[in-house]
Amino acid sequence: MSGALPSGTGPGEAWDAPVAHRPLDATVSVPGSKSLTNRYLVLAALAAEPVTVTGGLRSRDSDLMIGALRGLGVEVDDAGDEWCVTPGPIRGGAHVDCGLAGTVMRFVPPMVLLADGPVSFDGDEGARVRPMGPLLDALRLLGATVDDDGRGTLPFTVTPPEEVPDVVEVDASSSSQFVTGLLLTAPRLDDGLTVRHTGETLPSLPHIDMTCEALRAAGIRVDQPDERTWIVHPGEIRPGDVRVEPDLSNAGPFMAAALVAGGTVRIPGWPAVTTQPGAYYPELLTRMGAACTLEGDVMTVVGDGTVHGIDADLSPAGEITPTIAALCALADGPSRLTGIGHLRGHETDRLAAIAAEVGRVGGRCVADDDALEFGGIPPAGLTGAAMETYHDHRMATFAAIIGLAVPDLRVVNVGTTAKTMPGFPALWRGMLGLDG
Ligand SMILES: O=C(O)C1=C[C@@H](OP(=O)(O)O)[C@@H](O)[C@H](O)C1
Ligand SMILES: C=C(OP(=O)(O)O)C(=O)O
Repeated sequence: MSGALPSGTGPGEAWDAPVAHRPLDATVSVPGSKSLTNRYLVLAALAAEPVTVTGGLRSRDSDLMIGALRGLGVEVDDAGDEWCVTPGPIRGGAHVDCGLAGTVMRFVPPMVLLADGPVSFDGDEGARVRPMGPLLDALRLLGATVDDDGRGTLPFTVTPPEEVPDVVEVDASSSSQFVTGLLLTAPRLDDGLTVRHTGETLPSLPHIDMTCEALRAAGIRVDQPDERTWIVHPGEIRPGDVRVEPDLSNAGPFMAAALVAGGTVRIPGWPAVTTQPGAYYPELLTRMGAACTLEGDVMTVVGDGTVHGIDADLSPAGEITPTIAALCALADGPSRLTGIGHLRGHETDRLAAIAAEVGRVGGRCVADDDALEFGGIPPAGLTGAAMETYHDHRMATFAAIIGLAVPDLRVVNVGTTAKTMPGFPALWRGMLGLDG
């Protein structure tokens, strides 16, 4: 049993996903952005002065980042709501646990270029199959010694070089995080760094823009002479005191709920301008049948219980695919989601997982190399089942969305949402007016 955990939320248990019996009328405050929290933590660790981070996400991924930075000799006081990060020389000799966090396994290894000794990295079993090779090759081009026994994955050890060149090529077609990781450390290299992407495709471009914007806001000059080259000039990183935006990707399942259940869901704290991929939700959800309006900083989503199918290229916003996919499974017509081949290297092979789980509840979804095709909801509706989550927080929220419309649906290991949203089960039930 799970001790103090609410029923069905312990490891290996199945949580009863609540059905929406009436239209929603809910305001949901989602926690801070994972991507911004972990970028600000890295930049603060490399900064020229202490940095205060307000509204930082408390979750497994940010705890892992804080643990990694402490191992490298950075002081992080995260006891209160305002975290204080005091940078220091980057120390070698550490072991970094990446868990399943892409941001930790891709943002921290380039920091070792600045360290005074080797640093080893490992993570969850699922992390050992996530793409790392192109970033490790880039670190080798930058003079580091990387011992990965030829696997191109975790676990590996990075030993810093004597000198670091000022140009590097990387194939980031399997993850934009390779580029981001290199850019974040770049201002601290003697001559800065020019990063050139060599691959044919580049997913999640807004996440690279997020990195450039965070660097510029910290006083660093970043030029982008063409769409596959970034030039980071050397300089002192001074982020000032930063405030983290709410995580718009994690707002997505709550916004999607308004379409499935009908009614209104409000998300306060919505930024007027943002590089988060969740910024794509209002347009996508409108095309799927919702009305989305931003008044002040409140995003309001109104639905009437119908969901339309969609044809969408999600390459810039792959992270929001599972949420859109849940809506596609419930839609009144077919859908096609493209530009998402790299999701096979996310927390799990998300294309395979989505196709399998839609099939498990009686829907039709086929995955090919780069896309998902959905048949829409079958005439007899979907059937409740215990949906697997594959250690993937977004597969858990995907199942919960479907559960709003499908009785007797359970979510195996809903606790996996702790990767980026530990309070998910209670927030979800709260949206429905149910006790946590
Ligand atoms: O830089 C980031 O914070 C992220 C970039 C994206 O990675 P990929 O480019 O690997 O999809 C995204 O999917 C991930 O959730 C977060
Ligand atoms: C792909 C994701 O995470 P990560 O940062 O671990 O890559 C995600 O959160 O959807």
